[in-house]
This record gives sequence, structure tokens and C-alpha cells, in this order.
Amino acid sequence: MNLPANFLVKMKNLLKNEYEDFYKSYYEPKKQGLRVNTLKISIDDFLEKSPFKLEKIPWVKEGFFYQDEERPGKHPYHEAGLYYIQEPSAMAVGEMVDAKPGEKVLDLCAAPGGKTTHIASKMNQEGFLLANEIHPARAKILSQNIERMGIKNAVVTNETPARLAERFPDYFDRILVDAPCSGEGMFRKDQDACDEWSLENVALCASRQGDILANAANMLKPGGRLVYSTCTFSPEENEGVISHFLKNDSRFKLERIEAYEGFGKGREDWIPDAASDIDKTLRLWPHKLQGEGHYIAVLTKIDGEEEGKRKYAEVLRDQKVLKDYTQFAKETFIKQPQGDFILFGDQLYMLPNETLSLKNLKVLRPGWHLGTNKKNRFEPSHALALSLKGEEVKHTWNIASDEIESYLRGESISAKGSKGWYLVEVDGFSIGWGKLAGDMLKNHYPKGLRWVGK
Ligand SMILES: C[S@@+](CC[C@H](N)C(=O)[O-])C[C@H]1O[C@@H](n2cnc3c(N)ncnc32)[C@H](O)[C@@H]1O
Repeated sequence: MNLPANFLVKMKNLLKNEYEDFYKSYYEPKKQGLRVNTLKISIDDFLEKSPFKLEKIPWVKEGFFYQDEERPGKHPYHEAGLYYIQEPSAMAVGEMVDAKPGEKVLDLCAAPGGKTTHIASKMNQEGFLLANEIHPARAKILSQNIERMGIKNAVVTNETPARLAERFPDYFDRILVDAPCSGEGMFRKDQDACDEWSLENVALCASRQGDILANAANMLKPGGRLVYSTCTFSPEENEGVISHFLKNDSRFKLERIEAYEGFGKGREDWIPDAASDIDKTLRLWPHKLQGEGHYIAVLTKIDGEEEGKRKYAEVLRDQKVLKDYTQFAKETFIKQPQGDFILFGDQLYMLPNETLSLKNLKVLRPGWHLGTNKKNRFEPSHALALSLKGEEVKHTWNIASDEIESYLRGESISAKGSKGWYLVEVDGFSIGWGKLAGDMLKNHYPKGLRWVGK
């Protein structure tokens, strides 16, 4: 690892006699974590089934360290969305958002979706979750992770914070700004972050973070909670951004947040004009806990007006076009899912409750993706399979352990039974669709996800 010389000088000046321990941490093995997806399995059940040796992460209920030699990303349970592989310190952020079922929550800088999927598990499929990502390619990955984790109540957009702020003034109960940053806290994990670092980039990041935060502030309703986080150490991007923000926006105040062993406090002495209570913010240090570097601030909006009338998304009124879906639903579900439908081209979705109009926004996913409304037939989506449990459908196919890999490679499986769509399961967890006809279960595992060469 080639740490930038200017970075080391800066950290030495800040950390003084702590610097040696900090520096040494770069040469210690990084800790790996996974977070159990409680939308699909309880923590206790997962621990019983887990093929990995796990150790509890103290600061997150669903989080566990796994051993370096394990490969949880290459296990069928990963494809079934039973867990999300996430850096242990990053899991602290989702906890601090503390989202509740039924709320309206925005994750403004969301890709690849570590924190979005954590927030969604807390919301338990109830409420409205808007996951936004400015970079189109990253937004697609975000959408795929939302799909794999079986999340039904999320809308995915590919927008700038400013355009969202125009559409959603004073709207959300909670907002997360997991800001793009200089990534100093990830140097041990990410050589690119290390290579791209410069003092100029730190200044640029701080200015961009200020803009993003100001837009986020306008989308929060009075009484709402705004969480700001970075994975960098630089005081300019952390205490500096928050102090500057508080000076310019008197509607907000800092909340003191629960600190776990090894969590440090925001530093008043590291920037000029620091907010007097900046020590309410948290710093996670790699030499003090088993995780990478992070900074977290929790703010509440104490003042402001709640926006009056809202324009809601237009839902599908003429349900005649849903003839084939209705037939599929009758044959497939034990109990019909209830909600408002929306068609995007030939793609059918169910909107989360209280979805505002998405007109003229770049939307990748306006809600729960049900499938494709093809001419004279309906084809269920992979997202639908991943969000269903065996007990919700009439036909399941629990795949034999020696056939799992062939299914994931896209091969068909010999099968006997009545014709139609089957929810394919691994150990009772849905992993995709299969369509049975003529003693064959035709494979509908998406081409892009197949285990080619794994
Ligand atoms: C730290 S990452 C987010 C990680 C994500 N929250 C997670 O837990 O998986 C920051 C994200 O902000 C996005 N971003 C970059 N510039 C931005 C801008 N000007 N406004 C909003 N987001 C931006 C980046 O593309 C990146 O995906």
C-alpha cells in the first residue's frame, strides 16, 4: 500500500501521539462483515443455518464479522439475498438512521446500496424508501441489490440532489447523506481511493458535500432526522462541513448519538469555527475498533413548515391491460398482493404507499417490480421471485443441493408436476423462477446473474 505522503503528514499533525497506532493499523488485516437481511430470515435462524464462522459486530444488531478465508459472496444464500456483504464500520450508519416501518425515507447518495438495504430491513416493507444515485451505472447496481434483498417499498432514481429537492420539499421523515468523499478511511480496502487522493480533492469534496447537504436539508420535514456520513478522516469534510452547515441553517441542531467502545468524538480543535457541540458527532477509527474509518453526524430539523398539498403518482386506472397479470396472480399467489399498479412501458410495478409524482424524474424502478406485460402473457420478474416467500405462492420447487449450481448456471432441471410457474427455492429461500412443462423446469434465472465460470 502506497499511502500519500501529504496525507500522512496531515494525520501526524492531527493525531500526535496516537499517530503510531493509527499508522500501524494500515498493515493489519482488514475485517470483513456481512449483515443479515431480516426481510428474509431472522438473525437466530441465520446463525443456525450459517455455513460461515461468524462473530458479532458490537454496534449493529444484524452485523457479523466473517473469517478472511470465507467467500460468502459465492454462496447460493448470497444470491437468495439472505445477507449483504458490508464493511463493518459502514453498518453503524444504517443503525443511526433508525428508520421505522411506515416512514418516508430518502437515501440520497445510495449506490451500491449497503445502507439502503440496511434501512429497508428496518422498514420491514412498509413506507416509502427513495434510493437515489447520481451515476447511471452505479444506480443500476443499486437497483440490482434492492432486487436481490427482496425489497418491495423502494423507488430508485438517478437524479441530482437539486432536482430531487425541487420535487420533495419538507417531505421525508429521515434522510441519509452518505456523501461522496476523499475516501481516506477506505485506503486499506481500496487502492484507487489512495491513488486519487490529494489535498485539492479534499477541498473539492468538502464543497460538494456542503451543496448536497443543503439540498437534503430542504427535503426533510420538521422534526425529521438527517444523518450525514463519510468514510474519510479529513476534518474539512466532516466537522468542517457540519459546522458550516449549522452556521447557515438555523433550522437544525445536532443530536448526541450512542457511542460504542472504540467510537471517538468529533473534534472541535481540528477546524476553525467549529460548532460548539461538534463533539456530539462520531468518529470511527481503524486503530480503535475492528473496522475502517467513518464519520457520522445526526441532525434534527427543529423548525420549518410542512409543505401543504402534494401531487401523487398517477396510478393505472384501466386494469383491463392487466388481464394476463391477473391470470398469473390467480394461478400463483395464495393471497393477492394489494396496492396501486403502474406501467413503465411494458414493465409492471406496484407503487409504495404515498409515492409522489415521479414525472420528469429519471426513474430506474418506480416500486416493486412484478414483471413484464407481454402480448398475451405475463412474465414474472426476478425481483418478484426474490421478494416472495414459499408460503405466499401455490407452487414452489425446492432445489436439491446437487442441482443448485446448475440452476444458477441457467440450466433446466428435470421435474414432474402440474404446468406453470414455480418459485425456485434453496433450503426454503426463494432464488428465482422456473416454468414447468413436459417434465422440465425451464430455467428463468436472469442471464446477467448466471454463475458463468464461478
Ligand atoms: C459513499 S458512496 C455511497 C455508498 C452507499 N451509501 C452505500 O452504503 O453503499 C457516495 C455516492 O455518492 C455519489 N455521488 C457522487 N457525486 C455526487 C453528487 N454530486 N451528488 C450526489 N451523489 C453523488 C457517488 O456516485 C457514490 O455512489
